Amino acid sequence: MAYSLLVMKFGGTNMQDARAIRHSASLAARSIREGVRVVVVVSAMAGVTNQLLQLADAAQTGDIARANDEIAAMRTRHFTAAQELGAAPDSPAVREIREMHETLRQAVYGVYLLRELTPRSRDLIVAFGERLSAPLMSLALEQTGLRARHLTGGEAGILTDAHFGNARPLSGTYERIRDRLSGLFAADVTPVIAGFMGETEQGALTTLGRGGTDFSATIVGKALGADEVWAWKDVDGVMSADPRVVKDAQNIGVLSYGEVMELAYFGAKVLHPLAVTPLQESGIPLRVKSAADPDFPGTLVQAQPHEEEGHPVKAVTAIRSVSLVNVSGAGALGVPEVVSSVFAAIARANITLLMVSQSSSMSNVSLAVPSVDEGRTVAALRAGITGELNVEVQGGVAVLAIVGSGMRGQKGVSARLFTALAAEDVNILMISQGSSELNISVALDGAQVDRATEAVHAAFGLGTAVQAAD
Ligand SMILES: Nc1ncnc2c1ncn2[C@@H]1O[C@H](COP(=O)(O)OP(=O)(O)O)[C@@H](O)[C@H]1O
Ligand SMILES: N[C@@H](CC(=O)OP(=O)(O)O)C(=O)O
Repeated sequence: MAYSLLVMKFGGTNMQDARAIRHSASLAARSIREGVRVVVVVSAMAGVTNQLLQLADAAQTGDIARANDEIAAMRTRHFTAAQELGAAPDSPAVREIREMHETLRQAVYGVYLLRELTPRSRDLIVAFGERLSAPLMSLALEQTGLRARHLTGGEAGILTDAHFGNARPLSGTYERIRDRLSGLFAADVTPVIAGFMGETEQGALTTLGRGGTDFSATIVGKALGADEVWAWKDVDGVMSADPRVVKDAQNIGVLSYGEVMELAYFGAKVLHPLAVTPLQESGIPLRVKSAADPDFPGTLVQAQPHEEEGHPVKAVTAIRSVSLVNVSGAGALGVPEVVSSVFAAIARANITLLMVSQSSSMSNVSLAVPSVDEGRTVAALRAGITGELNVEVQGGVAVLAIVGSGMRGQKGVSARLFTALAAEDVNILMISQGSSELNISVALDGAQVDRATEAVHAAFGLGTAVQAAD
């Protein structure tokens, strides 16, 4: 297909050092030279986002020496990359990188003085990863002879609500992005957008949640009516399981938006769970592509599911570090107001519910929540529920899910799942099947999750399922 406009997203691994950045730039340059307009969206260098989160925590607890050491190490890493990409020590790019590290240092010092790390200051600090890698990508593109200009998410027009740490785009963002980028295209300049972030109407920096650069790219893709959004990764595409867990995991040629969202929601780190949502209305496809093998078609994510006979299940995935919170009390939960107070308490505390099940006797509701939210869940329930209820917690759990639209109406899928788990002696703690029939999920002991994933992958023959994308 001849493309006229592509949005290309490069992840942390594709930005991890000068060599990787140069290669990523060459992938964008290849399309630009073929006459395609390309918008580049970049993540932080691999590991930098975690480092920023850790150094912000260190400052909050009073360990400013450790925070400053980390900033110094990070500065060396960015300077080295800039130098290897041909920037002179007194060049504007190096000056800009130096100034950004200085602003970062001041923001972190503020956290240390106040011993307070609000979601808003955490966002400001953590977004420096992407803000620092964008000038490196501009340098690499310029080295190939192209003109490039880097922008923060806010400068590129990404406007969000004020939900710091998990912000969502506002409807006005799309027109704003078009306005902000049109001048660059007219001047033949390739925009390089720092992913993962936006800004509120008041100009405060927000982030879109971990893995949010995929989301930035699709927001820009929708705004510009791109032909496709390409997410370049260190894997062949979306695989039938996490390749770090299942050695014979296979690339999936085609997935629907719904399937990929389900996979991402249930722990497949390969894409942000909301990444495809901006594309759904306009039907713009997303392609997950391998930077190591650019001619391989990767995974095409589109509106329509691609159903192959014999392969009702396309992938198996897992969320680790889950806790089960069991709310019980004879009779009490049969009363609708009590059940509603349980969910209202969870909603008020803004806790993600991974699974829910209610016993048919109505004396028990089990909730699966991320373990990091375990304490908050119990506190929210104790403060918010009416009636005499017991709240018990079981940590160290994982949720395993099988995903595929082909499951719809296919008999025997759950039987096969449960047989595979029983054969591995895995005890199932909770079961749920969405009415959309895109997934079946089970909670199990976290220590057994890798073994269970491999067994389920083998039971559905996923190690041999190969489909080619168009
Ligand atoms: N089903 C899956 N398919 C592909 N990769 C997966 C899957 N599940 C988990 N992963 C992991 O996701 C990683 C890619 O995601 P991530 O590192 O966030 O990408 P990037 O930083 O390049 O955007 C892979 O290295 C892989 O280990
Ligand atoms: N750097 C951010 C955003 C992101 O999308 O990164 P990556 O593309 O490397 O997953 C994070 O680690 O969450």
